[in-house]
Amino acid sequence: MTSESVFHSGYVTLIGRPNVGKSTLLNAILKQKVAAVSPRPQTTRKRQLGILTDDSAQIIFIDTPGIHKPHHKLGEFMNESATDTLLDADLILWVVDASEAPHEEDFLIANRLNAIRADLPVILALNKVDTLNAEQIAERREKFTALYPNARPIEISALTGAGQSSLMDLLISSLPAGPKYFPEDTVTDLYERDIAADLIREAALVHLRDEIPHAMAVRIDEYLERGETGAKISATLFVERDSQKGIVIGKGGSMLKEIGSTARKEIERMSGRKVFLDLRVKTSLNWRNDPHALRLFGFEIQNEE
Ligand SMILES: Nc1nc2c(ncn2[C@@H]2O[C@H](COP(=O)(O)OP(=O)(O)OP(=O)(O)O)[C@@H](O)[C@H]2O)c(=O)[nH]1
Repeated sequence: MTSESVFHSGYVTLIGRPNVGKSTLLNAILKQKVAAVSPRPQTTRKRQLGILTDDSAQIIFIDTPGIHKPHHKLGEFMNESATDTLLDADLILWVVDASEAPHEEDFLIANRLNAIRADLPVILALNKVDTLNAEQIAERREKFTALYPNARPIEISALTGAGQSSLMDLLISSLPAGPKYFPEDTVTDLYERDIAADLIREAALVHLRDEIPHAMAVRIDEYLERGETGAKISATLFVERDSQKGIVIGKGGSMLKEIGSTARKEIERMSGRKVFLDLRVKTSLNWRNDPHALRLFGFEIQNEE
């Protein structure tokens, strides 16, 4: 059926438990910093869309938040969002961390895949194979494919790029024939400000320790274009307690300065222009359990009239 003249397109949902390397893979494929990558779990909170267009295909990636056991309302939202995204997909790219044996959450995902749409094609990307030898890879491949035997397994390393071109071929050939939904030069339809908010949060993750980043939300207050001179961005970092506020600001504002400097460089890299970044910190008590606060920070609560 597939001939060279056939153009393939469609939606690919990235799914996988936290920290398996979904963001790293998406960034490698799109060659631009779009999703938040960090060594700590659960940094990807919103659905994100990255688009790859070449001569033969257009792939629209949806990056789900990691499926995990919810501990608070935000966790529930993240799980709902992940399940909802599965329903829209033409194809599922399930990323697992092959450097470890399957976790309970991998079983959970396999169950969800079975429950939602058994006819949906699923590619199982065994990631982080750069950390394994051939024998270990074969063993992990067997363990993971046993969870969902309908999946097409493929070994990759999002970090080194190994297996990536085979993965792209497989993705394209698994998508239906279809039109170009978006103009060629569209890398992402996410508003740049949303990516900027993610990058600020990621910079905070890099500089801060322990539980503080997980109790933090970023709101972009102002995103002003200044023509040739770049953009001016003002943002507020919300924490849950005054003690956290002190830590985020640091002695004489030193911590906030470092976070701002890292974030500014990343936003400049992402947007390809100069950025003036102004950050402030505010306390918003218990925002993770407050539906109003969640909405304010851009988490649309689903299943609500
Ligand atoms: N060795 C190795 N490490 C990797 C690979 N891919 C990702 N990592 C590392 O794994 C960690 C998690 O990567 P992310 O891309 O943030 O994972 P994620 O699945 O997007 O995580 P969430 O945002 O929490 O859902 C980071 O420290 C990455 O550098 C890989 O192929 N090999």
